[in-house]
Amino acid sequence: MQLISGNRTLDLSTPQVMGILNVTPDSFSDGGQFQFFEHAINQASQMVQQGAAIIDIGGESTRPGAEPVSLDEELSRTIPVIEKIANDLDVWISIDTSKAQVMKEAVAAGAHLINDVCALQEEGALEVAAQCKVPVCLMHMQGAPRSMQVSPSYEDVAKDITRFFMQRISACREAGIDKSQIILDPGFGFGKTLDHNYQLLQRLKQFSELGYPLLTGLSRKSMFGDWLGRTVEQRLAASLAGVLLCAQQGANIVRVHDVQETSDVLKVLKKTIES
Ligand SMILES: Nc1nc2[nH]c(S[C@@H](C(=O)O)c3ccccc3)nc2c(=O)[nH]1
Repeated sequence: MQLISGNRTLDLSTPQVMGILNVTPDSFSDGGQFQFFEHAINQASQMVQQGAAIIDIGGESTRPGAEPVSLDEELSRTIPVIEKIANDLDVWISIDTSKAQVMKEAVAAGAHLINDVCALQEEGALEVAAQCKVPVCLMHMQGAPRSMQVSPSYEDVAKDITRFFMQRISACREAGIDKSQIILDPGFGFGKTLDHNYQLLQRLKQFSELGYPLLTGLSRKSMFGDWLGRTVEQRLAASLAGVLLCAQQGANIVRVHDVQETSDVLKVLKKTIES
């Protein structure tokens, strides 16, 4: 299994690491536009050295209750960073956005993959993604970021998400997006209770057997904080446990903050499988 974007090929026969690069002001305490930009590039470069095959760039925090970010603000945060990384580093770049215009300009600036937590449901997103002809990650979310954690409920969380995937895949196929360009992601923490998240983790293999590359993002999430009583900075061990549980059930891409540690876990898993 592999992903193709332009002249790039990503081998998915072994799990790949997607490093998170948040270019939202709240993710840079030091402030200042220039420092902000330099810091982002340095972080990206470090993640590549540590084993990231993809750098995921997000200009809008999807924190529950977060203020929405304007189109211009999201563009001004992401596009210059994408251009610089595309110019300086040999790595896949994904744009973490739900806005059609941001997708369009990000791909024009050098992004190779669209990562949409809204699975191309926003106005114009499906059409733009089809025109871009790059792989797209369709993530499941129940509700919207501002309200998704109010009272998540499902008949059967795994079945409901699978039904959602089938609906979105049909919409993509009708829009002219090739099956080979679709990646699926159950969206840990997006409209799920603690138990829903762990049920999904337990049954993750079901999703990897749907015939599409599977991306998972558990890194430092509240499913660990709430269960363990740990702050965001204290969730590395749990996040690495999550990486291993996902990789052993067929996840092809793991979206993480801690690239070096995640790379080490995947190398140990690979060595074990090959011994
Ligand atoms: N495909 C894919 N994209 C993603 N973007 C994110 S933002 C998330 C975070 O903790 O990074 C987050 C959630 C809530 C607040 C802040 C940040 N999570 C995913 C994911 O799980 N899958």
